[in-house]
Amino acid sequence: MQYDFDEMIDRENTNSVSVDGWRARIFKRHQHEHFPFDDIGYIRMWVADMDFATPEVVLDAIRDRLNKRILGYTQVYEQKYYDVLQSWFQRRYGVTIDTSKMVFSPGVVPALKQLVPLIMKDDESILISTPSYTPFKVAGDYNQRRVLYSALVNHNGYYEMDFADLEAKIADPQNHISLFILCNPHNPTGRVWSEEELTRLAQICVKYDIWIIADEIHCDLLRSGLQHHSMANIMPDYQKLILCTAPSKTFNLAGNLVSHIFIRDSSVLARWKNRYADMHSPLSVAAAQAAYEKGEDWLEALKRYLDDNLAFMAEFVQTKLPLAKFTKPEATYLAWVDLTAYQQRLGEAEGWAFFFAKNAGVVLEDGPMFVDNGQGFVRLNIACPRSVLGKALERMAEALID
Ligand SMILES: Cc1ncc(COP(=O)(O)O)c(C/N=C2\CONC2=O)c1O
Repeated sequence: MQYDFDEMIDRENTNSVSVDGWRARIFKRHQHEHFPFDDIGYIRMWVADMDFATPEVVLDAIRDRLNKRILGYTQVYEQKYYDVLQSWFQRRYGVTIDTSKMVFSPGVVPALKQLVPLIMKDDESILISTPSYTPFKVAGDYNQRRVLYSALVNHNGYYEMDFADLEAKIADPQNHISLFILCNPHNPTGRVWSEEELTRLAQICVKYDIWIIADEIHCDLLRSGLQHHSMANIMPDYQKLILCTAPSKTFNLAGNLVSHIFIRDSSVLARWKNRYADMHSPLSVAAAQAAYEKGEDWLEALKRYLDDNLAFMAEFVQTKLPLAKFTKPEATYLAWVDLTAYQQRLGEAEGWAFFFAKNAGVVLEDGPMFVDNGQGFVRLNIACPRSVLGKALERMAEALID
């Protein structure tokens, strides 16, 4: 089947965070200022949802559910939902999910905030790899837990965990680290961790008896030919493993607010169920099931389109932004680009995000927005029609080079 990822879809007047939320979220104290591109228009490459239509099979499932005309209180009773989920993860990743250990959350980010107090004492700390998706740090801040960082090592665009540093920090009794939040695949560097890397990390966590929350939300969005290794298979019997996944990144369903959290420890699972609501939108349940049941063909076509967008971007950077360093990510639709060599262009601008919004009309996120270890970088969401990507890159090059 053919899918049109080149289609331009108007997201104005849809209460879209991507369209209407960037001034307040990125440029807080500048949000009421006039920006030079206000009359021309911005190209949005910041928050991680896609400018592609949600798969038609998902939209059809929502329409079908609407046609049942009563949208009452909803929980997931039908075994078909669980069967579809089990089939997806078994077929694609060799993971046998235990749906008796599964709870729903409106998002992985709220789940992180809700899990921390269930598994950590007040004086214990969280360890994250940096650069990091900021909500990993927020999950600690929100719960008044210290958050410590272990910097990923950048080997010319290929990031690796520093296991000596990880172990030293976890082993240090002063740190009281009891939780490591793993991003697998990694946002923003795009790494797909190997079995060896994940096994080494698992050995350290087991050795010091700490919790791991494995956030695998990007697991379906790998470059063609690469394989996701789930922590569920690396640590098949570890009770202190919690796995987070969702259809939201994969099928452009971030607004659907359905995520699946797998909690092996029965006491934590019971406390989650006692504390947190388990009602859902009937439309969201229908959408999530249809995505995993009928969305695979669309996903494989999406992956090919994203592969080609990244190849296009790599070619552009090599020829028109020669001082930039860009390595195609192994996963996600997020391009992590080192612009350090253009630093002198920044002048008075307050970082690259401000510079490109003002001088290129491109809304992106920059390194300091990823907790630490990201200075000089920008992150571009390239899940958009190729014509839009090309226009954004042209504007950025013009702002940098002119
Ligand atoms: C690693 C990771 N976990 C969780 C989420 C969000 O999960 P949710 O709460 O939506 O279920 C994201 C989305 N990443 C985003 C969203 O916008 N910018 C990003 O980098 C993510 O990258």
